[in-house]
Amino acid sequence: MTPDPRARLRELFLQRAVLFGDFTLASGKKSKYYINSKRVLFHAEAITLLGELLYDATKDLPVKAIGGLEVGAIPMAAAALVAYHRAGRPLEGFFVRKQAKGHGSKELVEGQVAAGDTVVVIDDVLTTGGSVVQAIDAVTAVGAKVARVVCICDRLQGAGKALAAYDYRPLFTIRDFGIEPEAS
Ligand SMILES: O=P(O)(O)OC[C@H]1O[C@H](OP(=O)(O)OP(=O)(O)O)[C@H](O)[C@@H]1O
Ligand SMILES: O=C(O)c1cc(=O)[nH]c(=O)[nH]1
Repeated sequence: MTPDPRARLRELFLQRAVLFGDFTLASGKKSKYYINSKRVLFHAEAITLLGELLYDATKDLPVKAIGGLEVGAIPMAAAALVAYHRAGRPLEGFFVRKQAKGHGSKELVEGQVAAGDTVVVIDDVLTTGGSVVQAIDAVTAVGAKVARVVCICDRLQGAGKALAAYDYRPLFTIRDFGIEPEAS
């Protein structure tokens, strides 16, 4: 067991994922920094630590399923599923497609989420919160109840306000990576 999983995960983000340059974000905003979480989500130690942290951040809830918008939420949900299983607790995983497929069963929400289920919605990096709200809307439309929203890093550019109605818990904010937030 890693003595301080959060501290070690922070170190891995700093080593692998925090980039500086000129970037365009999902919202269309421009930024001088970018957290490429995929460089951490596909790292064996990091994804294991993240699973433990997601378990700790949600274990108090009667959670039935965990997931969020593709792509970032997919490995995150898988990590949480492994951590829950190791802890002897059942959990379903799901992900929300940005667009439903035009073939197959044409689901927007993939996985097992049903009306009345208590779910946790996750995402990797939040800027405006628009993407996570898209995932919340999709599972709410199925009839699930969103008990908590957890992200890895909040860039502090509006997501907190967009999620004011939810129990929202970022594992880190951009300041934990030594960066002052840009204007929202
Ligand atoms: O809070 P917002 O302003 O909505 O921005 C954050 C979103 O942007 C990124 O996803 P991106 O669209 O780059 O997709 P990907 O996960 O498919 O790479 C990130 O994974 C969040 O989902
Ligand atoms: O807003 C985004 O699109 C965004 C910002 C960021 O730092 N990292 C990321 O994956 N997406």
